[in-house]
Amino acid sequence: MKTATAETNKVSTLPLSDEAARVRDALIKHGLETPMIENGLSTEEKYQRIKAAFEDVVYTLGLDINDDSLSETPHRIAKMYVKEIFSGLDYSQFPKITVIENKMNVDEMVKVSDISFTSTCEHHFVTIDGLAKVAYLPKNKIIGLSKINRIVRYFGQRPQVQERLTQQVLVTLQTLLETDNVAVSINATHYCVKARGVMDASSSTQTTALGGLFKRSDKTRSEFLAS
Ligand SMILES: Nc1nc2c(ncn2[C@@H]2O[C@H](COP(=O)(O)OP(=O)(O)OP(=O)(O)O)[C@@H](O)[C@H]2O)c(=O)[nH]1
Ligand SMILES: [Zn+2]
Repeated sequence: MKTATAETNKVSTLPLSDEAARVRDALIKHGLETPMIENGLSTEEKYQRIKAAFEDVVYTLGLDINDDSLSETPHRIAKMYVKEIFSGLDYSQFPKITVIENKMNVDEMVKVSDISFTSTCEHHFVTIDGLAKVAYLPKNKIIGLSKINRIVRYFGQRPQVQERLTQQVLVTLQTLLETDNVAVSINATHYCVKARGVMDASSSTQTTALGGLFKRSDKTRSEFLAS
């Protein structure tokens, strides 16, 4: 069975950026932080504990851990949790943000649609598959477009409920852009609804978080929600 190397599990080596620290503080202030505890475990320790736990799951299900297809599954899951699908629990992984001064005085809506992302439902630890739409009315700052997609994906890389994910993206952009005038809408399929439980293959869930003028002005809200 594969054992961890310093290389495979190197995740939390970057110092926290100023943006990441400001976003974390804003989420805490708004009561929107993911419920996390500081357990003092290093990335390597997290990997080792998750791997050991999944060896137990494989054994408990009565599967043969020595089979060549299964033997590395605990390693794969531990690596996937720590480095991939839950890497957004680590603020050192917050994307590098490029914000520029709004010297061109853009004051019309900037809207990014069809941002594809996946996340993981925190109730069942199965996939959420969604599209996000994000808009803002520029004030003093303009953000690099791809950074909006990266922010959605960063918060997707956590155990989530869709409502919190939507709000986290809203407050993050409000913090970075220094304006309340931000809107976020997410449409997603939850595999805990589709592939188990109620087994509904066609329903999807829409959540919306509106700030500033997007909430107060019918016209601005309609322009955002229109397409
Ligand atoms: N509001 C909200 N609920 C979610 C989200 N993801 C999953 N859920 C729901 O969380 C609920 C958990 O309900 P429980 O009754 O504790 O769990 P369960 O017995 O597995 O429920 P079923 O899914 O109905 O089989 C379910 O209704 C899920 O559909 C989400 O992002 N937002
Ligand atoms: Zn679920």
